[in-house]
This record gives sequence, structure tokens and C-alpha cells, in this order.
Amino acid sequence: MTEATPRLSIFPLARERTFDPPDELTRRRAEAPLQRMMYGDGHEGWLATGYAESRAILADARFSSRPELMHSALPQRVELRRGPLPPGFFLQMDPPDHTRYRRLLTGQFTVRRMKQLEPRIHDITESRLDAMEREGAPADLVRSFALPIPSLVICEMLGVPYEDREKFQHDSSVILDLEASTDEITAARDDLLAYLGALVAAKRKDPGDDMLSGLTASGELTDAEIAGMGLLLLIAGHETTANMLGLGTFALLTNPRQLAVVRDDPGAVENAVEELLRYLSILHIGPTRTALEDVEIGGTLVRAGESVTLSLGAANRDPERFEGGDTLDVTRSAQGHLSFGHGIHQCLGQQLARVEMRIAYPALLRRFPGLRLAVPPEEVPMRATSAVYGVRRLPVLW
Ligand code: HEM
Repeated sequence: MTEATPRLSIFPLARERTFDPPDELTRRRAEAPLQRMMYGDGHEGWLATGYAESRAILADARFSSRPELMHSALPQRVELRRGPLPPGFFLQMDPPDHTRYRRLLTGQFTVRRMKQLEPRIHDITESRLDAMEREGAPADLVRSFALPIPSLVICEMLGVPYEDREKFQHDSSVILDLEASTDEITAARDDLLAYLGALVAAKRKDPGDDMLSGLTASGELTDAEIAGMGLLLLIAGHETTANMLGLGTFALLTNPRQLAVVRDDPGAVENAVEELLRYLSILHIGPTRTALEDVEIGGTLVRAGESVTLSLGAANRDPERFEGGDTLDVTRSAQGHLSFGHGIHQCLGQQLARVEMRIAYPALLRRFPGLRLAVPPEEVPMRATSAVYGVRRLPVLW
């Protein structure tokens, strides 16, 4: 077993190339796929960059997701780790609490259920494309396409009024901002929780045909728990897919041969979406887990109480698992990628995200066969300091 002193201080975020993880992470992976890293709070924890190691950690019940056990890999405390966890926010819970909440939602996110949603997602996509056509070029693809589609879908599913999008889109982006202060994050979270709490209370009195109303009817949850679950679903449900649509389109526009496959071969789209998920790995940092007891991972001992931060981007490019992984190849089999995580916390909304992307990318590329960037690629502003990587704006012409 090996146990070295930390050589890396603080998780690197700066990317040398738009679509690749930071070079430092790639170098670290070649050196040791699980190695010591100094955390922002002085903790001597671990960094996992290898595919096998990351997958093993995510699958192992001896690693916890609880924020109060976790150290922060960045100097500033990030995400919702500070302060008491909102009830129902099961992303950061362990069994049995995690199991209890997640179980109430799994039926809503099955492949079958997502198939039923397909016609509605088609309609939403087409109406966004119509609006883009009406408004004319140039357009910001994020504002007119990538953000509204998943936002509209998750709003309809949850029963959140889309008219309130400015509030929840703003609060979500603050919560995910790695440079926001703890006070700003807490204020945005509390604002969104208060908004959702009022919505849930209204639905308890006058239920609709939506997920939040369904949860009130389950009789198992308090309003605060439902608001916490709603917070998780609302943030996870639009920020992630929106960034995949924006960044994915950018990647395709700079790889015209790959773009042509997605546009012209309907049979290739399913696979192409998996490859875009693998190649882009939009979770910029993490997840992070903490060992509840001593655990050996590939010959390295992680001691009880130590945190491990993963880089899914580095793991998804690991040459031991994906040959030539630094190249975008929409015809390769990207199955087994870790972009949706792995184990008990594996993304609940993954089928929804897949359906949205399988519909949206080809629809966009077919409607605007001449789609191209309106600015040089290096001028596209990136979300370099958000927990979810992507483009801030994507100016396009057609
Ligand atoms: C391309 C889009 C998406 C990506 C890349 C993504 C990624 C992830 C990842 C990596 C995790 C695991 C985090 C961990 O292990 O700590 C996760 C969890 C989760 N995701 Fe997604 N996600 C996406 C879309 C969605 C959508 C559309 C929803 C819909 C509501 C959603 C809801 C959730 C929820 C509720 C969890 C927590 C699951 C649990 O703790 O059991 N995600 N997601």
C-alpha cells in the first residue's frame, strides 16, 4: 500500500483548452490515478483521476456523501455544503435517508416515463426553433435554445411556473458558482427554498397534475422536505442539460465531420450523445466523498475521515478505459462513462437528459444546416468558475 504526502495543493480548475480537462489533472492521472491532494481547508485528502478508481469509490458504501463529513477541495466553501442541509436534499445524504427520498421519485424518471414525454419535448424544441427563426440571426444559442428547453421541461414536470424562471435560473447559477461567497450561496438557496415552500403549500391546497403535487399526496413528506427535493430537481434538471446542449453544440460546430454525423444519421444520435457526455464531462469538479472507515482502493489506503475529490473529466479520458479518449469521436462506444456518476447517487434524471439531447441536437442542426459561430471560437465566453462547465453565451449565425 502506498501513502505519499500531498504534492498537489488545491484542485485545478483552469483549462488550457476549451474542451479538455486541466492539463494538471491529466498529468496527475498518468502519475498516480489516486493521489494525495491538499484541500482548501488544509485537510490532506485525495484526488481521484483514474477511471477504475473513480468508479470503485462511487460504488463503495463505505464512502459518504454527507456534507458535514466532507472537506472542501477549493479554498472557498462551495455548493450547499455550508450550513444545515435542507431536508429532502438527498444528493448529500447516505442510506437510509437517501433511499427513502430517492425511492419516492424513481417511478417518475424511468425510461418508459421519459418515452411518454418525448412528444412534448419535440414540441418544446420545435417552438424554440420557430422563435429563433422568427427573431433571426445572430442569436445567443444559450438564451434562445440550450437553456429554455430543459428549463421548460423541468418546470412542467415539477409544476413550477416557467414565468418565474428569472428567479430560479439566477439563484441556481449563484448556487453553482464556485467563486460565490458562502453568504451569497446561502441567500440564493434560502430564497429558492422559500419560493418552493410557498409553491408546495399552494399545491397541497389545490393540487395539479405534476410532481410536486404528487409528492404532497404521498402523505410521507412535510412541505419543507418536498421543497428540498424540488430544489435539487430544479437545479439539477435545467443547469446540467442546458450546459450540455450549449457546450455540445459548440464542440460540434468546431468538429464539422462529427456534426454531420449527428445531423444526417438518426441511427447515430444515441451513441453520439453518450460520446458528447463522456468527452465534455460538464461536472467541473467532484463529486467528493468521505471515507467512513479505512478503505483500500487499487492498493492505496484511504483512511476513515479522509475526503476524496473526483475529476469525472479526467476519469472519462483515462486511456486505460477509453482509447484515444482526448478525441471526440461520435461513432465510438462511450458506454460506461461516468458523466452521470455511478452507484446509488447515479443521476436520477439521466434518461430525461438523454431524451432532451437526442431530440434537441439533431433538430437544431437540421433546422439550420448552415449553423455556425458568429465569433471566433476563442471569443466564446466560458463558465470557467461554475460547478457545471459550459458556455455563458454561444453567438451563432445560420
Ligand atoms: C446532462 C445532464 C446531467 C448530468 C451530466 C448530470 C450529472 C449528475 C451526476 C454526476 C450526479 C451524481 C452526483 C454524485 O454522485 O454526487 C447526478 C445526480 C443527480 N441528478 Fe443529474 N445530471 C444531469 C441531468 C439531470 C437532470 C435532467 C435531472 C432531473 C431532474 C437530474 C437530477 C439529478 C438528481 C436528483 C441527482 C441526485 C441523485 C441521488 O443523489 O441519488 N440530473 N447528476
